[in-house]
Amino acid sequence: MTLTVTNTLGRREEVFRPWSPPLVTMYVCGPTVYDYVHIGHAKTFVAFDGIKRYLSLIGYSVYHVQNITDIDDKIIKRASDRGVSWKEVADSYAQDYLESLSRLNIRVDLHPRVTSHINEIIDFIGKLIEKGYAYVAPSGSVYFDVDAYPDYGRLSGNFNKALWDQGEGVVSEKRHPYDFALWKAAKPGEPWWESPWGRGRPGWHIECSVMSSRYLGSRIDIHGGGSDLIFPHHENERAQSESLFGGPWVKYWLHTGMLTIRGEKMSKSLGNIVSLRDAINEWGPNVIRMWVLTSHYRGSLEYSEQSLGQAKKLVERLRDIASDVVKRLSKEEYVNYMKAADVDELFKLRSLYLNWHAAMQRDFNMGEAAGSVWALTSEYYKYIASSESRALIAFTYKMLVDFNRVYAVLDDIFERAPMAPVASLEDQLIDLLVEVRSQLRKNKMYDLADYIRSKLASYGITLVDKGEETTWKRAG
Ligand SMILES: Nc1ncnc2c1ncn2[C@@H]1O[C@H](COP(=O)(O)OP(=O)(O)OP(=O)(O)O)[C@@H](O)[C@H]1O
Ligand SMILES: [Zn+2]
Repeated sequence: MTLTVTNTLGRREEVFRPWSPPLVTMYVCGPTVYDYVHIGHAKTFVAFDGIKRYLSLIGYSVYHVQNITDIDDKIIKRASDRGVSWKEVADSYAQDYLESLSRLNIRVDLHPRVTSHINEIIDFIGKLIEKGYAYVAPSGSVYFDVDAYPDYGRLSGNFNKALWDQGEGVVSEKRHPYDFALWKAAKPGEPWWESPWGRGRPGWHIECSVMSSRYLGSRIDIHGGGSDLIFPHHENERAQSESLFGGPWVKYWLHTGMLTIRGEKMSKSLGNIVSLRDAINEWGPNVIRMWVLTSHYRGSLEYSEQSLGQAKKLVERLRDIASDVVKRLSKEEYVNYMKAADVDELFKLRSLYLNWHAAMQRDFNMGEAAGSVWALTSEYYKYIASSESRALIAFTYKMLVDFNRVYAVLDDIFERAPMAPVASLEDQLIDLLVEVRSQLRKNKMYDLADYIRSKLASYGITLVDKGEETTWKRAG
C-alpha cells in the first residue's frame, strides 16, 4: 500500500515521501491564548493527532511541534479590558489549552511559546532585511516586501494582488498595501522588547517560521493547521521561510476543514463557541476524539448532538468488545482449532482490516475507515462473541489494538489487561468474588452480596446479572 496525501500546495494528491524517513517532522499552528479552547480547535488538534498516530502505526517516527501564540493584539486587548497583564491572560489560557490536550490524549512533543523566542525572531527578521526581503519603516516597524518573493500566492492559489489585503489596515509607511508586519513598533502602553529597530513586538506570521525552523530545521515534512490559516498566515510563513532559506521549505501542507455550528465557523471572534471543557464534561474525551476521527480531516464538521451520539455509540461498542476480548483471552477454556465457519469469519475480519488501512492510506480518509470499525463491531456481536476460537478472538484483539493506536479510546483497557495466556491475579480475584457473591445470593444473604457488588463498583467493576449467571466488566 502507498500512502498519499492531499497537498494544499498544488492542490493534488501526492505520494507521501518525507525528507528523511522514517523521521517525519510536523509543525501545527497552535492557538492564540486569549480565551478558552473550543471544540473547533479540538477538531484541528485531534485530526493532526490522528494523522501522527497513523504515521507511527505504519512505521514512521513523528516529531510534532505545536506552538502557543502568547503575545498578540487580541491578548493585549483582552488584558486591557480586564485590567490585568497580558501575561496573566496568556498564562491562564495556555494552561487551559495544555490541560485540554492532555484530557484529549493528545501528545505533542514540544509547545514553543513566542515570547521565549524573541531573540531568534529578531535574528530571523535581521537576516530578511540583509537579504533585501524586508524593510524598516520610519515608525520602527519592519515589513516583509511581498513583491520581493515571486512565488507569493501559490499556496492559497490567490494571485490577484488586489485580494492580498492582510487585514492589517493600509498603513502609509508600507511600500505596498499588501506588505505585512514582521515587527510592530510599540504603541504607548503596549508590551515591548528591545530590538535593533527600537522597542516593539513580533508580528504573528514570523513566529511560526522561526519556531518551526528552530526545532525542525529548514525543511519540514508536514505543516498543518486549519484551512482558515491558508491565507494570509501560511502564505506569509512560506514567503518568509523560503526567502530566508532560499529553497523549498514545507513538503506537504495539510489543512483541516472547519468545525461549524449552525453552518457558521466556530470562532472566538464570532462568539459562537462551545468550550472544549464543557464538551468534555458532557460527552467525555473519548467521544470527542471518536467524533473527529470518524470524519475526514479536510471536510467540515457540523456540531450536532446526533453525530456526537453516533460517536458515543461507537466508543461504547468498542470498549465493551475490548473488555470482553481481553477477558476471554485471559481464560484457558477457548479451544485452539478453528471450525470452517471461524476461518470464513477470519477472512471477513482480514478484509475489514485491509479496507481500514486502504482508506487511511488515501489521504487519511477516516470517514471511510470508520466503516470498517463499525463493521468489526457488528461481526463481533453477530458471530465472534459466541465463537470458541482463540485465533479469532486473538485477531479481533490485534485489530482493536491497531485501530486504537489511532483512536486512542481503549488505552486503559489494554494497559490493564494485555493479552495473556492466563488471567491476571486481579481478574482471578474478581472472578472469585463474583462466585462467592453468587453463592451468597443462592443462600439469600443479599446484604453481603450487595456489599460485594457495591465495593466492586467503587473499583470500577460492574456486575451484570443474567438469571443465575453473573458476568463482570470494567467501567469505561
Ligand atoms: N472552527 C474551527 N474548526 C477547525 N479548526 C479551527 C477552528 N477555529 C480555529 N481552528 C484552528 O485551531 C488552531 C488555533 O487557532 P487560533 O487560536 O489561531 O484560532 P483563531 O482562528 O484565532 O480562533 P478564533 O477564530 O476562534 O478567534 C488553528 O490551526 C486554527 O486553524
Ligand atoms: Zn502558524
